[in-house]
Amino acid sequence: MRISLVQMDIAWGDPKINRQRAEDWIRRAAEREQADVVVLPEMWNTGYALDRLEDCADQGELVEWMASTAARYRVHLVGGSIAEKKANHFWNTAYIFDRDGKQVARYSKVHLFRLMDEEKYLHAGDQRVSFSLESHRAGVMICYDIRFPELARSLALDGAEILFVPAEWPLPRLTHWRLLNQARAVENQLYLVACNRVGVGGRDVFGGHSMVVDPWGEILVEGGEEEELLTVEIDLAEVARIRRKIPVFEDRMPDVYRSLGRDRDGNKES
Ligand SMILES: O=C(O)CCC(=O)C(=O)O
Repeated sequence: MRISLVQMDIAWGDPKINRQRAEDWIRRAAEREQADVVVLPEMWNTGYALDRLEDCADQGELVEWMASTAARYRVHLVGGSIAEKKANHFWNTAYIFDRDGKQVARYSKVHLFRLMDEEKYLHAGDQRVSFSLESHRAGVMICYDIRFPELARSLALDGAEILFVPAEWPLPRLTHWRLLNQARAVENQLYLVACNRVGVGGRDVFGGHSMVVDPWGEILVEGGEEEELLTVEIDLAEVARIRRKIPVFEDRMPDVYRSLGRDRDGNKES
């Protein structure tokens, strides 16, 4: 499976420009890189222009455009996430389409990132989402979600062999980004495909370093801090091989993890 990550810059609050940029990258990924799967970053339609969402959040048009673009270029499109307005609220939502342009998943970010005021403007999703990708199972998380091992683990337990992570991860916490992506891949023995943006948005500089990590924790490809298209071929048979070698999923002790902790006085928490 050939995967292309679109490590793009994002124009602040300007979906029209961003859509044109995204299309250019998707075309290149499909035609030049022969990608099977193309991945976009988080909130690629608007960036973090949260105080302008009333003017620029998607109301369905971009979802249709992603569907027709996936079909036109015959790629699976992990359409990063977009800022959207639905049911009178704003959401940070990932959409995924197959090669025929059929929508196969929709995931709204569950963990909103307070350091960037997301909780002031956005509604949080309340469900994890996995989907089928050719004959495999895949999951999706968005940016800050990678700090929550429980979410990645539950997707792995749902059968995910590959996790997609669209992101707008700031440069100052690049060390966390690299560590967390590798940790989620190693502990769950799956491919982690993380697509970050680059450039400046508001007060933040975004770090790039999009990457694909294999189930052994090796970084197969990693971007720099400029715009680029990263393409890599992955072999999903590796997932089963690694899981046979170190049978983490068979060795789990869920009863122990479920047992209650103790409070500060040493009493069992109820
Ligand atoms: O967790 C972090 O440090 C970055 C998270 C973030 O930027 C986001 O979720 O948009």
